[in-house]
Amino acid sequence: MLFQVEMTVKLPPEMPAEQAAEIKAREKEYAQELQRQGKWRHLWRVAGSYANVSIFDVRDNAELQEIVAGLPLFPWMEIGVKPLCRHPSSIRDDDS
Ligand SMILES: O=C(O)C[C@H]1C=CC(=O)O1
Repeated sequence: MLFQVEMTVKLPPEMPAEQAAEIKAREKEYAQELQRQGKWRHLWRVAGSYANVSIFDVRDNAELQEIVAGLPLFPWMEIGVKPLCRHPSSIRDDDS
């Protein structure tokens, strides 16, 4: 199942820089492993903001929830999820 997920990161300004850097490093490792597994299919920065638009390809809603809740930045994110399905006019056959 494909989902569009929008994540906006809102770290508190008072968070020490070292703590923020450590969380971001763990987030990067987590995100890159999920990309290697093919579950995090697209990861795009929203220009001009600390936010991304991502496409996830997961088994079901429960797997998406598990992945998103496991994001090291999850406690400091606003997240929006939209389920996707194939567009009848799409010419691509690999966007199941
Ligand atoms: O930077 C972000 O958009 C937040 C998050 C998503 C992937 C990652 O490495 O960090």
